[in-house]
Amino acid sequence: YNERARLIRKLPGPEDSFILGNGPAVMLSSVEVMKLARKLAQENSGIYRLWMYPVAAVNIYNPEDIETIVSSMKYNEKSQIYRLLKPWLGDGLLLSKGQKWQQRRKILTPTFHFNILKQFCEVISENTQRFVENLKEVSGRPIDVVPVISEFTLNSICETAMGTNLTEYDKTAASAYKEAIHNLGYIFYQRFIKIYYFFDFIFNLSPLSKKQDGYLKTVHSFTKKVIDERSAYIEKHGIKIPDENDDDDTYVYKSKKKTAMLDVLLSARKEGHISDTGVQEEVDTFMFEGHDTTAGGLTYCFMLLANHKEAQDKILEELKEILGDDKRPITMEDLPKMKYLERCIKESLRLFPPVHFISRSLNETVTLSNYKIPAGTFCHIHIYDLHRRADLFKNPTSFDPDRFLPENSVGRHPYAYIPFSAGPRNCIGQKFAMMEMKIAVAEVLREFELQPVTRPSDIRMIADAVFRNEGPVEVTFVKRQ
Ligand code: HEM
Repeated sequence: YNERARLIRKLPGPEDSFILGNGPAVMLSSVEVMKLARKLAQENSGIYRLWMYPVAAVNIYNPEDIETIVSSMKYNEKSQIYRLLKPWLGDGLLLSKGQKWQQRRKILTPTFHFNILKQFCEVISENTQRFVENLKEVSGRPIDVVPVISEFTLNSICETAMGTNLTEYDKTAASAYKEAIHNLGYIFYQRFIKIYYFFDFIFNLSPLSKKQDGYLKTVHSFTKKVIDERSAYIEKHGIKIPDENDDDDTYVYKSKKKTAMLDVLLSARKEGHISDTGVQEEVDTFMFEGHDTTAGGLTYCFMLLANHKEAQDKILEELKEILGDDKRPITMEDLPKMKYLERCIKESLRLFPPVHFISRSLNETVTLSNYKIPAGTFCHIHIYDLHRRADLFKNPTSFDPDRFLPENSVGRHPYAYIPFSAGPRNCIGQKFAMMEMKIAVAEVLREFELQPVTRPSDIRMIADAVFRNEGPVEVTFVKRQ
């Protein structure tokens, strides 16, 4: 009943109870809580409030308010929800704030420069060949694409950014790492919806906390091994840090070990700009953000293409125009020519955004949709609901890549489509992600026709840090003659 609460109360929102607010109403199963979020988005028109006990959250899914928040440095501090990821990712780029974030972003931004990505393209292409070979073994049978794709994207981020080839690695360690990440996501969600787990002193006494410790140990020892291995390699062979101004020939990663990001971090560590812990935090952040997100992007893209044969045919036609009958691998120069394929990927990121929800802590009062929102409020941005607004995307649930044709995008609000977020805290890896997804989809379609098993309407979103389906996402890959 204080001034802040009176302001929040002016916002539309579901009925709440005294002190508990909407807390009990969101204590639902992982699927039901997501359904509730979609229902609230349907019932409101771009903004609504929720009380999680005494904590107020403003939920937005309209481009104007999202622009106000994400385009400004004033509101770029992540909300308390991300605190739940802290034991895992520490002060890595995703979670850090203030000067630490600025300094780390400055160190890491050049590692995604075009010239460096160009070297990565070759590695990803080789990796895709292995992925395609694995798919040949299951050709003609429906398979759950989630595990095979996440293996591919984990291999790709490890080999490019970290210089570690997982195929030469202990396979059990890599799969234990992936499983631990999955389980950490589940614990993250439990702590999010069950208020008592939100408080460390209660959570630390729970059996879930013991489990989390075990998963963290698995994840951290895996990433530490990656760092130690690379450090030992550099100790022996020296290091050449790629410079964004270098021309292509000055740093050709023709050695077996190719990397950029981790080398840059290790070099910054040598110069005293980042500590051992700092390096580990960034490696944890990039290994997670760099593989689970692109895995989600590819999963739903394959599922949608399987359900839209006409789109597959058009992609193939485009590839034929670019590559002719040449069987050579795809290169960096080919990628900008794959315009239709790019639209298909964009459309699948619209319908199934791998990062469907982000959240900020409002440290200053802000006006959103003519409501004054007091400092101290959480601001949840629902990318999923934004992308499915009928006033921004005609027939929003239908798969229509051509809605991204320049002529069909005229007049669309620049913040209507933000799978990689936007503004100063946007995704640092978006070019890497688009490159990886384009290569993977193109190479797979050259070899296979995708046939539908899971339908878009079968997808039951579960609450997690990244978009996941309740069950498998199945596709049949049929080898082309
Ligand atoms: C389809 C793939 C991807 C999607 C949809 C995606 C989406 C996003 C989004 C929405 C954010 C903003 C998060 C927030 O505000 O809380 C973000 C941040 C971030 N992403 Fe990505 N991402 C993808 C791939 C990648 C890749 C491949 C990497 C690394 C190689 C990466 C690294 C990061 C990092 C480090 C941040 C934090 C940036 C900062 O706060 O300065 N992402 N991503």
